[in-house]
Amino acid sequence: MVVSSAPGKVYLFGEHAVVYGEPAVPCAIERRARVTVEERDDGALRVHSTDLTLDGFTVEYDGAADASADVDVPEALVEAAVGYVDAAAAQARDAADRPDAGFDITIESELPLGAGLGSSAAVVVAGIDAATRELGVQLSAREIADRAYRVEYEVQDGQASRADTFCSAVGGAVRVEGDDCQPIRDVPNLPFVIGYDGGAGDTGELVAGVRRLKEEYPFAADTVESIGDLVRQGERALEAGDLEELGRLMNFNHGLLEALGVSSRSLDEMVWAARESDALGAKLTGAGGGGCIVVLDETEEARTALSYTPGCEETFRAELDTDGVRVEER
Ligand SMILES: Nc1ncnc2c1ncn2[C@@H]1O[C@H](COP(=O)(O)OP(=O)(O)O)[C@@H](O)[C@H]1O
Ligand SMILES: C[C@@](O)(CCOP(=O)(O)O)CC(=O)O
Ligand SMILES: [Mg+2]
Repeated sequence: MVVSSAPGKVYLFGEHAVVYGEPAVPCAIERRARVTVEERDDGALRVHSTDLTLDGFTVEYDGAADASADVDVPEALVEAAVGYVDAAAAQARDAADRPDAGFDITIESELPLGAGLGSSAAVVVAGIDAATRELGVQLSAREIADRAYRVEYEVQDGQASRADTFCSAVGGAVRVEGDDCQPIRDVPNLPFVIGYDGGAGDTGELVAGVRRLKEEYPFAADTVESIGDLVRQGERALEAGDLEELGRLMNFNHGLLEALGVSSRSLDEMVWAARESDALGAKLTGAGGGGCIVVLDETEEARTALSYTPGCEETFRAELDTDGVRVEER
């Protein structure tokens, strides 16, 4: 048996545009998915998730088509979850050259699903690490990131960047531009506050929406390029440790994402509550549509303001996690 964990992330800048080759800066946060993997003799895959928004579920099957849950969780949710886990198991079998290996997989996660904190990447990265180790193979963090990217690419219908999976695999703040993935060294202390509206967005659909907008309107394509320019400016602010400039650019980035149609009323309400509390900056994180915003605030003001914001269900501080994927037990 092997237990591995991997962190979630927030986007300081650059989600969505990163799918089209612009740079992005995601930062790993100290909230993790833990995946326990034990090899089975019969070649089957059994997935048990304790945190799937509702009551958790267990599913046992020999192929995705037979997937059925043993508890009352919406079929679509189970299918979505099994899609990532199934593809992660396939990557592990491929890496270990054990095409017939079966697994018992248990997922425990501190990351809300579909909320922009990269739960899918964390589950897939930790899952590939645990499953390959269980088969006696040890991959580097970069190899795990690469295989996890292939999973996201497949499950998200060919629309994914390397940002979430690379960040979750190596930890810390990273820079991703196309296939080029680099850790960012000497990051200043970033006082992140998260606001969560209790909802979720469909990553695949939101990415497809931006693609359509971009194809239809040249100025939407320009907006995507502007996000790239903003990210490059943001990298200079990060290097200089200029938190005020980072905050201003986060506000700008939120506006551009809003223009691309991926914000929502509750995300906007949380962003405005944070801004009015004099936070340095605030933006949605991840695919959008619902879920989380990330705020830069050294004081407790933004958290207080968010706790009084009707659309906000939960707020917490998130420390940068300098650790990526790691083994917890074996
Ligand atoms: N605890 C979990 N158990 C099983 N699957 C999970 C878990 N957490 C996340 N997932 C998978 O990740 C998907 C959410 O990923 P995504 O839409 O990319 O949003 P995000 O990565 O922002 O959380 C879920 O639909 C599910 O398939
Ligand atoms: C919208 C996007 O840029 C980030 C999605 O992040 P999340 O899965 O919502 O945490 C998609 C991607 O980079 O693959
Ligand atoms: Mg995701």
